[in-house]
Amino acid sequence: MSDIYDNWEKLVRAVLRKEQLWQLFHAHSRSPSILSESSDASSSSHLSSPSANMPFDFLSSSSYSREEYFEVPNKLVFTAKFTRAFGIEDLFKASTGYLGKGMFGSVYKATLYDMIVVVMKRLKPVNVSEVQFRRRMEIIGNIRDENVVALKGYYSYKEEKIILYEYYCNGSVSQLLHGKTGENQAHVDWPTRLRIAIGAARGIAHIHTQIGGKLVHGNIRSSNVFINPQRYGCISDIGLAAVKTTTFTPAIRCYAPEDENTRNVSQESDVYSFGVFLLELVTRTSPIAFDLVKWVNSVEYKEWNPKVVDIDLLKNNSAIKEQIVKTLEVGMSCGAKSPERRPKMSAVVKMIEDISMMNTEKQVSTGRKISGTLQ
Ligand SMILES: Nc1ncnc2c1ncn2[C@@H]1O[C@H](COP(=O)(O)OP(=O)(O)OP(=O)(O)O)[C@@H](O)[C@H]1O
Repeated sequence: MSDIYDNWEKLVRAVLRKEQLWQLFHAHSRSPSILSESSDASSSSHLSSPSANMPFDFLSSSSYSREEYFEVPNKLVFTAKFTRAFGIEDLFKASTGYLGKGMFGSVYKATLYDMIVVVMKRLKPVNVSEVQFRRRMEIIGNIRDENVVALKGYYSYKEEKIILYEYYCNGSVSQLLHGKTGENQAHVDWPTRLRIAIGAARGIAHIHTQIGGKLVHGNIRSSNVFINPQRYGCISDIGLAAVKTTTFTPAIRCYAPEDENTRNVSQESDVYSFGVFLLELVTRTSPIAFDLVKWVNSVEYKEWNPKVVDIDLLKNNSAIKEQIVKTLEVGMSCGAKSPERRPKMSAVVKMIEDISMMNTEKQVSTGRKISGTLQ
């Protein structure tokens, strides 16, 4: 009898906990990451992984004991506007799917209680002190902008650093542009690309206003741009370049020439990388192992030149040609060799918004709050 009672009590506790979590997240989170995406996720092409739906075994790849992970208080910190709705134990029990590995660490999608979805980035060892790391996370965590992927929280204990981000079920712009080839390649029309560019530019410009106008992104590339629910670009991975010195990967040609050996990132170098991103959007050519600035510079890009424009865009009506030419021009001005000659990010936003207002059959609205769907 007491067994039945115990089981019943456990069940009630579990249901209450689930209900509590649902309410907490529903009340405090903004779309798109949590709650609703667990169902989308199953249909998302970039999420297949042999490790999907299994809790990730942190302990087996760490030098810390279970007690160390769970018993020291305040290691899992939620950022300003994000409610503390789960603990580190819940996170460790969550089912995880491996999303990929970047310069700063490995990334997993974690699903807690079948309804809360977050992205966990497990960082490689950082090069800053604990205090500096926490301060940096607080700064990034305080950024709230529809064009910036929100940092929800972080876990920090000695060498172990895990960052929690909003989850974007449609994958990155890099995956959208280059994920599939041939007949399976995604059709990405011009208004969509312009919205991605406008959103990413706004996000970076916003980042550049933080900490007295000194915050730098440091790693702008299409794999760090996602698409928000309004279908605008949304920038991720802010400020990680400041906590982790990476060996520069010369194979990726999206960093400013002055950064090549030092990775001394600056707002000017962010502008350069954004310029490369614009060129990538127009040409649909990846900057991995290919210098887009050099290539576009080698052709007559100030006139309509189908040689450098993605074939998918050539199918469009002729009215967008001028917008495409102007976008290439903005990309090239951002890609100026000398940092002083590059425009400020706020000016770049204005330039792209002006382009989107040019008279075409399909104008892209530039309102800050856009509720419509893809045109
Ligand atoms: N917030 C997110 N939502 C959905 N997928 C994500 C999110 N953040 C990262 N990913 C995915 O996880 C994988 C690894 O991302 P990560 O940012 O570590 O690497 P990267 O962008 O390829 O390289 P880099 O280290 O230069 O940023 C990528 O496939 C990326 O699309």
